[in-house]
Amino acid sequence: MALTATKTEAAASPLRNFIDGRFVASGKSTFENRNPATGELVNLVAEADAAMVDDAVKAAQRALRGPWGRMSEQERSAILRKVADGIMRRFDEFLKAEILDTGKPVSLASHIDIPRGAANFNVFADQVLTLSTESFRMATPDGAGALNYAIRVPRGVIAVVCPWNLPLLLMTWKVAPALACGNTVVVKPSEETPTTATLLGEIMNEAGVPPGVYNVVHGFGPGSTGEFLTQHPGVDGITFTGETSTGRAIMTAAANHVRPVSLELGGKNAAVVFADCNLDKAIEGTMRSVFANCGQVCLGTERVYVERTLFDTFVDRLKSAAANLRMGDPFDRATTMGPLISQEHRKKVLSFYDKAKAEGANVVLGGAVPSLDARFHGGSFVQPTIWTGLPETSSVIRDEIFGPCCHITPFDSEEEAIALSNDSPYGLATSIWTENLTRAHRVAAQIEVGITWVNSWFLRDLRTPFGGSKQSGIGREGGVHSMEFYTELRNVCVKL
Ligand SMILES: NC(=O)C1=CN([C@@H]2O[C@H](COP(=O)(O)OP(=O)(O)OC[C@H]3O[C@@H](n4cnc5c(N)ncnc54)[C@H](O)[C@@H]3O)[C@@H](O)[C@H]2O)C=CC1
Ligand SMILES: O=C(O)/C=C/C=C(\O)C(=O)O
Repeated sequence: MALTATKTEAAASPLRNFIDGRFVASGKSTFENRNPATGELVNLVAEADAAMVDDAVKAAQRALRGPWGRMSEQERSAILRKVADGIMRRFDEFLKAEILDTGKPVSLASHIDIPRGAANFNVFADQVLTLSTESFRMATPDGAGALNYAIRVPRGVIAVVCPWNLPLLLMTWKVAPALACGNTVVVKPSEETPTTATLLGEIMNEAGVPPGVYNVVHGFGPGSTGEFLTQHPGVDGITFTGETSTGRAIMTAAANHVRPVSLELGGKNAAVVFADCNLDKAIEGTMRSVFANCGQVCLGTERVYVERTLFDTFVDRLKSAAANLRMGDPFDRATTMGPLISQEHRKKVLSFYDKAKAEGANVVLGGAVPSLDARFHGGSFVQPTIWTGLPETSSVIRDEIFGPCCHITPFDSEEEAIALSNDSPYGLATSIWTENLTRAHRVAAQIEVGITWVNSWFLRDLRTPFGGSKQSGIGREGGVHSMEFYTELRNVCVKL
């Protein structure tokens, strides 16, 4: 597979919006999508203006009244399975597009991103067929009684606003259940990663998804496509994954027309490593949770708390493992860490690397830009980085960095480990490493997060509730919880 888009591919741009089953360019400007590994142009992207966003929302509204709105769950489920098959059939195209947009290593994208894109459709194609509602028989004064039963209806047009870290995975995580429930969607992919959402438009057409059911509009956030979409009065619900401050802006937009929101936001996740853990497994899991996707996973670990008796050994072992990460060509199967998403994000991460030094951190590993060969000089690589020795008030321990780095702090008791983990405005995920399962259950119940893993990380059963506590989000997605968000319950009371 090629490292860059070919000249022909880049010239085939601009990447178009997908509205009402057709690819449409915009009357407005285009913006550049660059390969984070090299800085080279991947494609130009047609930015949707307010009128195009309006077209997309209106197409989605019309589609609700068309064949899609009349289909049975079985018919929709069968179509979603074809979408999943379509992604798998064109696996290599999705893989290449995702790698060019994100710079993530082929080993990761081929193992996680693209298969999960397809799995999301299969899981919700199943889920919709087993969805139940409640019913209550009630007494009435005449003795005949009445029967209440609930029915589920689609919410309508769902705005799906996506981040750049797991573009296809996170977009389909929302689109699949929304469509399974009979909604239509307008997707706003991140401006950094526009390609796979667009390619999915082709799959939707091939699978027989009616025009207007799946729409994609490209652009930025404030003052651009994201804001036009989330402010649009024709949108009936908004689902978003991304930064907490953006979540606040989206909630405000949703309040304008009183629409429900599902928000999956930032994190500052802790790992808690007890001295009785299986050290090999704890190191392997912590390596993934800190460095996978170059640390750009909302579930990733940026704070590691290690029981003092194990502290020095753990720090040494993590350092040795991280020093072996191999940066470079994302298309090379031997590459284990890619670049950050952009130069702008690299500036942000490097500013934290500088802050850590200024605050007096012991830099165990990294802390700078790696020297790679000339092909990657335009890329956004940073070194995997480990710190110790900072107080808990330090900004690198408080703020979400979203880079390949962590701070390791020793603790002396279970109570202290729990208190340290919970001392954060965020509450997304944690991982606990111990061979004492009684302790694991006890600690898990006290950690204030939406998702706790014991002796694992990112082990995902797509039926389970997924989402954050505190400032890490509102609502849960996954399994029946997605179906709750993407449907409205209506009660019917029948007097017998
Ligand atoms: N999953 C997560 O928790 C993620 C967290 N981040 C964090 O967020 C930081 C910024 O990354 P961004 O991509 O800029 O995240 P972001 O939250 O600003 O953007 C995510 C999506 O929201 C859109 N958006 C931004 N402002 C909007 C608005 N006012 N109204 C409607 N849509 C809007 C963007 O265009 C993009 O599609 C990163 O440095 C990282 O720390 C980024 C990506 C994912
Ligand atoms: O749904 C998943 O398995 C993964 C979710 C990851 C994020 O939400 C993220 O990194 O933003």
